[in-house]
Amino acid sequence: MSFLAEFPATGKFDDSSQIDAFSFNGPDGFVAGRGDAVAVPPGPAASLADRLSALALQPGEIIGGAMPFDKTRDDCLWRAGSIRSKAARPVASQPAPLREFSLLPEPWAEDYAAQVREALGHLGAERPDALQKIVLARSLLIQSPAPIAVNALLARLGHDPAATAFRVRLSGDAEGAAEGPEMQSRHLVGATPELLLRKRGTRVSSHPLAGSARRARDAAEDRRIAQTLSGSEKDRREHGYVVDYILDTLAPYCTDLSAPRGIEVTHTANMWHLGTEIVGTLCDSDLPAAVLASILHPTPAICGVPVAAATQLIGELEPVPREFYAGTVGWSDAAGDGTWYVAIRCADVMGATARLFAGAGIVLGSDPMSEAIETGAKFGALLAALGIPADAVVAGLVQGN
Ligand SMILES: C=C(O[C@H]1C=CC=C(C(=O)O)[C@@H]1O)C(=O)O
Repeated sequence: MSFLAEFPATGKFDDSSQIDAFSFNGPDGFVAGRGDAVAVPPGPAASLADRLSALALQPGEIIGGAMPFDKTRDDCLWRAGSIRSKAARPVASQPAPLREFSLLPEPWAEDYAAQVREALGHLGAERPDALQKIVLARSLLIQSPAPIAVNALLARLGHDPAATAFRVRLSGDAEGAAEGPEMQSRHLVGATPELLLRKRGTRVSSHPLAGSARRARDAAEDRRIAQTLSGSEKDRREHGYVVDYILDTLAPYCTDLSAPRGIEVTHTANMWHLGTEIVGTLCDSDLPAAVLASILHPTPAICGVPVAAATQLIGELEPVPREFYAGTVGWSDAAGDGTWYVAIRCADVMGATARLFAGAGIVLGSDPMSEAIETGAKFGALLAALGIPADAVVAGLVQGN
């Protein structure tokens, strides 16, 4: 596939020489690590608590970055002076020249649907350890003729008020990025709508999403889609696995924990989702938000139930390793407060290449081709931010496009 797409070339928005190690901009305000960040010694989730306490963060310092989907692998965290504001930063919109991109789905929709069919064959067996839910992902490899300007991409992703636009430097440094395209850093960039864990003092919250439908341009049709999603037994079941998992996992750390409003319908610019706000009070306010997030990860919003069986089948069926997609991204300060998000609706960007990821929860009753369309629609936010039509991947799969 090849598209003519808008993208800024150089100048005001191609500010790769001033790249912070990480930044988050959305409903929770703006948080970034200053440019002179230093890497936290990498390691798996199991060693995170020890590595963080060895850092002895000072007031005004934060750690931030990304933990991978596979929590036995090394994370990518930075220690930095913090830049914070309670309100989200306004984002500029930029006119842009046209550029040509090539798009390669990994795998194509039909092959993804075949993988969903195979996963369905593993679901619902009567054994107690049998798979109940699995989230299967695919990716989309985008090649641009020119290096992708990360900050411009981030600014465009910041236009969805329901999502947190984020950027985490995965390798390289600001000096390297300034030297030229071949030296450009690797970044995870996205606009996630899903809060994994927010901690302030003893207060903790989470806002899992699972159960989705693609939005329509026509307002009446859009409302009808939301109502159908809200009443869908399959989607409520798919969602329930996530809520139960989070309640069960956080309960030992909390004196009270509840989901006061139950399941609600929520949306991003492109998607409807089922969401549930979970709130609680921690027994021990000293537990850093990053450690709590690593305990909670991976939830069935991106992995499955039970975790071990789902992780194994994901490894067998998905052709491209997830690495930091479907991990967690966020920050924690010296007091242990912080906010961590589920790393979805994101792309791994390096030089002129971006790999976008999208997954869908599969439970008994899931329809393979609908899940392929859903993953195609979930690429929409990143595609639009790159200047490619948001429905570029679903067009042709859906009647009427
Ligand atoms: C795994 C993704 O979405 C999760 C979050 C919301 C809804 C989901 C779903 O309906 O399948 C997924 O659980 C993704 O966007 O890559």
